[in-house]
Amino acid sequence: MTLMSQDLAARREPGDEQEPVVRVSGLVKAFRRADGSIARAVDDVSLEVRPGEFLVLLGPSGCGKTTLLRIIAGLERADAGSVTLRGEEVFAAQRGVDLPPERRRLSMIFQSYALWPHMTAFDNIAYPLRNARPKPGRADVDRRVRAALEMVGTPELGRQYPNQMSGGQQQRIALARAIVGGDDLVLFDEPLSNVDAKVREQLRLELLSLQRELGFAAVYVTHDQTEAMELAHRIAVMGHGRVRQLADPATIYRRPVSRYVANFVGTSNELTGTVVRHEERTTVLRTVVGEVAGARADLAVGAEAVAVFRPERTRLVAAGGAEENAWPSEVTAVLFLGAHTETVAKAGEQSFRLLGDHDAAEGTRVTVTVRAEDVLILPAEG
Ligand SMILES: Nc1ncnc2c1ncn2[C@@H]1O[C@H](COP(=O)(O)OP(=O)(O)OP(=O)(O)O)[C@@H](O)[C@H]1O
Repeated sequence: MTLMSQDLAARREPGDEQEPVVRVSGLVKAFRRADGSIARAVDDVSLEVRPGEFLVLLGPSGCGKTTLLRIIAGLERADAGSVTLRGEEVFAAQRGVDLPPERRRLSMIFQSYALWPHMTAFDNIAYPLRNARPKPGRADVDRRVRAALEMVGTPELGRQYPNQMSGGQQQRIALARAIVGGDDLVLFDEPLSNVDAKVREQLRLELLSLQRELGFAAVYVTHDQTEAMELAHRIAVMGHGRVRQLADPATIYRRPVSRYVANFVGTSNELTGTVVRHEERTTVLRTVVGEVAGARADLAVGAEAVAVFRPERTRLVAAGGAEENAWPSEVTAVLFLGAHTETVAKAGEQSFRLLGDHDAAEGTRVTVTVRAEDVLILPAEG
């Protein structure tokens, strides 16, 4: 483990006393749509980003992630709430505080990096320095641009134009431009959304290692859950302007707090029903396929609920091979996906998806099962 990653691990401990780089509190932003209706793009959002942390804002189109990012940057003015950067309040709706973007000591990387096509890599990186007030001297600009090129590992690219560089090199130049001023906070607005899947994967890995190495804090907007899982120390899953869950990727995946989060991150099997009883360690629902036992949940008997479980935790057994959660089904599809196979089985109208090698051909009668501890029982709504 490098010093940097040790630091990061330490930072992720709860009870961390370090001053956050970003603290937003009670942010609200409403827009009036063309038809006169009001869209609450950001609806009472509070969160923090710690030094060196990679925070991803994840959610479907229109959930407010870009608006939140732009409020942090100072490109959008919130109706209520405050933004504090490194302990300094840069925006406070009530008190009329609103520092312009250039005084917030952060940089933003947009879709496709937005490098100036008519400028060399060197001039692209020098751009924010040459436009800074006070403007640094020529020798100073030269030294800092070279240092930034060195830092992102491309000292030889100074004289290249963007169209003479690979996607990975462009990303490095965009990052060099973002950090050249010494900012410890970089905001990303879907920088990889216009890149094809294969290259995107590569660029993601590079971005990950550069961010961990250079140690700046990042707030990164995406609607791509794979991207979020791979890059983030923590993910804020957003829906309708609100943060629905904020946690590390494993917790988001294994312990989603709501049906919304469970469905947005990864795929799930779902059985809706009514809570019929609680046992020592389980909660039991009545559903169309019979009783379903899941990890004990704090829900009233009679409440509408949903049992959620992941395809990789769902298994096939011989008839009579499971004591609980055993549903006689028929295999309706076997999809070969390369690294793994997905099997779809149906019990009446209810479909189950299973990941892994199950070795059951289409049309086979099987029993689908899942352990109660691998089943989350969540409220039906939300
Ligand atoms: N300038 C604006 N005028 C009116 N409505 C706006 C404006 N900007 C955003 N909105 C609305 O606010 C909501 C949130 O938009 P935002 O761009 O923040 O979402 P997003 O999650 O970033 O979506 P996407 O991934 O599609 O960019 C949407 O309903 C959008 O239509």
